[in-house]
Amino acid sequence: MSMFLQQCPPLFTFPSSSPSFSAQISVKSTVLCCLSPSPVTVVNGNTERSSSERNEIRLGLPSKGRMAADTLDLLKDCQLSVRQVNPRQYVAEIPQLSNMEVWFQRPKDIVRKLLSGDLDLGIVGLDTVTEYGQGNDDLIIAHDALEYGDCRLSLAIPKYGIFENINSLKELAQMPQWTVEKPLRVATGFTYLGPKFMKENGLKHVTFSTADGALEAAPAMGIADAILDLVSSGTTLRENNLKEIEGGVVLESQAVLVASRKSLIQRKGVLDTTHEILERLEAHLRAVDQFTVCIFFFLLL
Ligand SMILES: Nc1ncnc2c1ncn2[C@@H]1O[C@H](COP(=O)(O)OP(=O)(O)OP(=O)(O)O)[C@@H](O)[C@H]1O
Ligand SMILES: O=P(O)(O)OC[C@H]1O[C@H](OP(=O)(O)OP(=O)(O)O)[C@H](O)[C@@H]1O
Repeated sequence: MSMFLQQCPPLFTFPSSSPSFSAQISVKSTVLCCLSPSPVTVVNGNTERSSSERNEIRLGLPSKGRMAADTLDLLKDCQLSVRQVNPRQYVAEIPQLSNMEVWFQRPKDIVRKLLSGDLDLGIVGLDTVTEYGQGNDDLIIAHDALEYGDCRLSLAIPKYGIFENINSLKELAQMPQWTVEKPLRVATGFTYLGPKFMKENGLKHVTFSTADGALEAAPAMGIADAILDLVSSGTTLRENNLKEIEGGVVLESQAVLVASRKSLIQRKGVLDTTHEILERLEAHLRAVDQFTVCIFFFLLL
């Protein structure tokens, strides 16, 4: 079960293997720009009207990238057809769910918009929820195992040089090289989870740099000593002479259904719609699992 569910005391409970919900308040993140003569406030959406003014239930789905096609496939398998009027538009409907509006967004923006109250539900990777949700308990993992998008957020170091005989986080932490003047340099896109993980694991002398991709190049370029990035097959690490280490996995991730706790409690119909989606997901995923077990036994015979 997800860390969010473990943290939150349940108020509402769904039947079957699914989730529990409880109440609280959402936080709108605000960035103040200090260079401008009069400060500019940047909010993550919802500037025109209060989110409580709308009546539709909004579901955010990944607009492109790895998760997009698999998410639509899963919904289709649950007999939920996502109908886009125009492929260039970011809005769609699911006729089987009344009052449902689908919005296609980048995964990190789905999380931001759940927090700002501009979305009620979303499907993204657990890594994205954890990184961009930053522990905000308005985010509830309604289903924590949609069985695609599997990967792990993992620390990796070079196989060569001073790291040749280092195979665990403990050994990495005990290397005498890391000092206040010369800290361990980690390249990552996970600037919330990275520092949190290092602190929790007692690594004191660490600095972080960030980039939007191709992080595996950073050690060979001399920019970083280690990287913290998503790994699935491990091919990219191997091809770049990097290795994972024992104790270096920050998070195991797969696609999840996330809900805004505030929406579940305050917005009419969200709880029922979530329940309906969960029942369809469970029915489909149980059928897939049973099919997989049958195939397994068939292969054993
Ligand atoms: N090998 C992998 N590498 C990266 N992400 C993976 C991998 N396998 C599964 N995923 C999942 O896919 C998601 C990445 O999807 P995608 O590349 O579309 O988005 P993104 O990189 O977060 O978006 P953006 O381009 O806006 O930064 C990850 O958050 C993770 O949940
Ligand atoms: O373990 P693997 O199966 O090799 O997958 C891991 C790689 O995939 C992702 O990068 P992506 O392909 O999204 O490109 P990016 O580096 O530009 O983000 C991730 O950031 C790793 O680099």
